[in-house]
Amino acid sequence: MSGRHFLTRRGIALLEFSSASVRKTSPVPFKTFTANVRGLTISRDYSSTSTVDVELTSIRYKNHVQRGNFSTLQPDDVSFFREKLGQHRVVTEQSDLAGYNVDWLRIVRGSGTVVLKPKTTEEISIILKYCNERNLAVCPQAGNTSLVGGSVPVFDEVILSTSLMDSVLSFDEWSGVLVCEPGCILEKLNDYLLERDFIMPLDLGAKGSCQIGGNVSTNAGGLRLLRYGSLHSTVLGCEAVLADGTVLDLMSTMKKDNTGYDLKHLFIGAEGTLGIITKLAMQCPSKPNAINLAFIGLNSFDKVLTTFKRAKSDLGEILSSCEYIDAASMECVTGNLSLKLPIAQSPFYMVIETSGSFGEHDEEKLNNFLEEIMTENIVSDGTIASGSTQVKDLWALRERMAEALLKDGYCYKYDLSIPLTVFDELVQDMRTQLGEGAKRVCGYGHLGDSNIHLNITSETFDKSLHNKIEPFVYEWVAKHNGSISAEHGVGFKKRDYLHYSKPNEAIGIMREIKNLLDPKGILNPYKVLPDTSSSLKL
Ligand SMILES: O=C(O)CC[C@@H](O)C(=O)O
Ligand SMILES: [Zn+2]
Repeated sequence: MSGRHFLTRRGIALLEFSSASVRKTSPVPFKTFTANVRGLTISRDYSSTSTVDVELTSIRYKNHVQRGNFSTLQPDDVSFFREKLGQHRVVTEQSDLAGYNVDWLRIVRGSGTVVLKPKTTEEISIILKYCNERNLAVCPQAGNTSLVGGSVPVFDEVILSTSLMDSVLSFDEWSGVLVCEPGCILEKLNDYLLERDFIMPLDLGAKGSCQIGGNVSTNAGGLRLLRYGSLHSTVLGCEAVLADGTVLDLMSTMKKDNTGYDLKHLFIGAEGTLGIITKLAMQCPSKPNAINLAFIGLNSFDKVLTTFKRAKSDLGEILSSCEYIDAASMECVTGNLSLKLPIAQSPFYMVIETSGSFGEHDEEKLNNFLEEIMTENIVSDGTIASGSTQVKDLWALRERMAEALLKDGYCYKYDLSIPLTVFDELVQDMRTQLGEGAKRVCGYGHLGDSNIHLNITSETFDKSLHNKIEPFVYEWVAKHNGSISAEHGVGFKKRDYLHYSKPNEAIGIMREIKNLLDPKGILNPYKVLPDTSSSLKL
């Protein structure tokens, strides 16, 4: 079969291939189907899944991108990898491959047939040199928590996992400089540092499984950027292996190094398209003696802005996080995860955290602050948490938002930089634009970074809803001189929208840098840079 096909299941038209052949292998409701999309055979077993539509969405994405002119993995390649890494660090079992081929949101699915698990820089260098010569595409993967499909193969790329490179190499208690491998789990690094009275300069909801190499490769922001700065300021040095196997040693552990172009910045946020980070030096802050948290409710977004401004001036240097959550988001996290709201329901909520050296003093400062803004009728209700369990419980209402949203079914995710003053305007405009079409339109995010997370949910992927959201949302952001990706990166899902945030000249220079460092384009192809192979758009 060829041409245009619609497969329906429970009455929903889901699949529209312009050049695909589709075969149903069991009567409706079908259990398995095989599709041939531009020479790529995709087989899916749906016997135990209830998310057939989500899966098909990933294939729909794939239909709009052409496989690069890379070689296909041969048995000899696997033998070479086994010879270098040993039997157990070369994964080829179909059942073991599944988790490496699907992203956290379960939208992008690749069909990689091998996962390599190197333990040293030298092994990565050997692998990349070989893949470059053989013209095999490679998808680097750390904790696989990307929200933009950046860490999974799109086709059959060789998956290179950094998970076994998880050692702390050194920690200097005088300078606070940590040197570690890329596969270290963020939370474990933080626990290691806590024992030495330091912390990681980065904290985010996925800390239990994300790896520092992935954090740096995506320039992850997180919850305390306002206090500790971005990874461009806290990463002091890195070692990276380039596509041809060259090891680039940029491992400064010094804060100051003004010796010309600072090349490490190229790898921070490059999402593995320019090289694979194999070592890192990070500047870590001292552990604060006390953490206090205020959880408050507000009646309008103007009051959210006033409170943020006041928090900065009244709390000063102890302010370590300032987040806002709208009512729709709060309903989602409390409802879907059965979490308890500690205060009365409000149109908006804020989480305000302080980290300082004098517990009592900080608590008093936060108490006075809260009392003042309540007396002035800026805040309608609030509570303060001081003990670590209470602080953790309150943080869960914000940190577990992504998990809660996913429980709605399908989540259209937008991680945007826009001026603070128009945060809620965007959410309202989106609600007007979508009418009754969406299950929820949620706004929350990092006030200190002008970074809103706009999430829209529906039970299943809905093409007409999607078309109402995009390009509307990107045009809205461009009109306000914002960024279409504040902290999640570009990955596979956002690359064709780069022009909304970057001029053509900048994209051209990005391509030249990519060509210089990876002339064959084997490193994480189909990610970050816009697709030039296809005129089809989503
Ligand atoms: O899921 C999201 O939209 C945001 C995820 C993360 O960046 C957060 O701030 O919680
Ligand atoms: Zn975020």
